[in-house]
Amino acid sequence: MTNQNVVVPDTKSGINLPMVRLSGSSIFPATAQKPPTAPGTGGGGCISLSTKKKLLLENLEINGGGGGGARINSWIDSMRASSPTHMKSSSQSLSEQQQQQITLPSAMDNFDQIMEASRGKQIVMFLDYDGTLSPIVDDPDRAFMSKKMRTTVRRLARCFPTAIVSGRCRDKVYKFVRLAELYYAGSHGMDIKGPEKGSKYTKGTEPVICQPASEFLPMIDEVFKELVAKTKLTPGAKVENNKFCVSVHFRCVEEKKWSEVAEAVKSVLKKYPKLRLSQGRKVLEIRPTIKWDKGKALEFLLESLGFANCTDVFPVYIGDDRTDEDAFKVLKEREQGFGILVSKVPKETNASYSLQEPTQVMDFLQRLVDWKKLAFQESRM
Ligand SMILES: O=P(O)(O)OC[C@H]1O[C@H](O[C@H]2O[C@H](CO)[C@@H](O)[C@H](O)[C@H]2O)[C@H](O)[C@@H](O)[C@@H]1O
Repeated sequence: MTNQNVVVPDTKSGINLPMVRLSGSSIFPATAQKPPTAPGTGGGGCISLSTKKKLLLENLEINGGGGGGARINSWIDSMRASSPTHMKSSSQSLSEQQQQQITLPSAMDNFDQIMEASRGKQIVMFLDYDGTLSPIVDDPDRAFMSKKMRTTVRRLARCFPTAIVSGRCRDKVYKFVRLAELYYAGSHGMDIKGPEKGSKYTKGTEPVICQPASEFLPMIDEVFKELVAKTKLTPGAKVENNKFCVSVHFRCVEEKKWSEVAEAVKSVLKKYPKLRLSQGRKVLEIRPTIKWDKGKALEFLLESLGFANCTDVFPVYIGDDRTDEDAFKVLKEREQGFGILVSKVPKETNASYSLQEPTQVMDFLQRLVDWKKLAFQESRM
């Protein structure tokens, strides 16, 4: 098998780090995507990378089989790049990086325009969890969403079919959200389940279930244990079992010890060519090489809801992470609905609009609810 371990650097920092295509079969597409045109702006929401950055990213290729110090340094660079406090550690200055990016139009400021585009169509809502519904915190086990946010999401789900799509294990994200009426796609979409007792949007009584990576369960379990053992002497390192993937957090690890985390992950990946690496917000994530991601989960859910080949559906996906780009891209390709990126800084993205932070996401969701109620009242007049 050709090497399939891939670094998918996150862009939380505002630095545009794309997914990397490796030799042989590629799991994720490379970044050579056409810059999207942001609705109503006439301008792009996404711009291409500088050659310099591309070269840096090519160096991030990880083959799991050696590479020594130079490769680990690439890992560390990539880990630094996912930290806003280290934006200047890349080969470009912050201003240079920002000059290359275009700020997306605000979903709040363009609310009417979005609603106009959805006219006559069924809105379906897809929400990422961490960084979208809950603020980013040091301890992943304490990433609670506010009561107010829960109430808003509950109201939203009464108006539109709503799914939570998260990198977390589905059970865990359910414990945070605690709304039985939603669809949940955990493990970056590899573990999907519909509402227990069906919902007004589904016909059957049996919940929708999809676990395309089930054969990887024993392997992921093994990898989780190995990573716990390998990182136990690194203060602050935390390994999270997300069922079909594993997260190795370094948010609370001193920067000079990041190489220990990278080495641990690298040495484990080397043994498992059927697993690959992606990178999020101060987290290294190990997942199966199957061609399944949040974009596929979105398509699966649309199909489950009976909208597979419909033109009158309007999916809205809100997310903040590099892994959410797979879903944004699907929407762009389908030319249906919009992706909304949660970010305070400009980033390379396939989303069409942006919201700044989870509190603004909440305001946007509430506005959608109010809009729906008004539209309903007007239809009865
Ligand atoms: O797809 P998401 O719902 O956004 O999940 C992505 C990862 O989110 C969590 O980690 C991130 O949030 C933590 C809590 O705020 C933070 O401490 C961490 O640094 C972030 O990377 C979650 O713990 C991961 O398992 C998810 O994959």
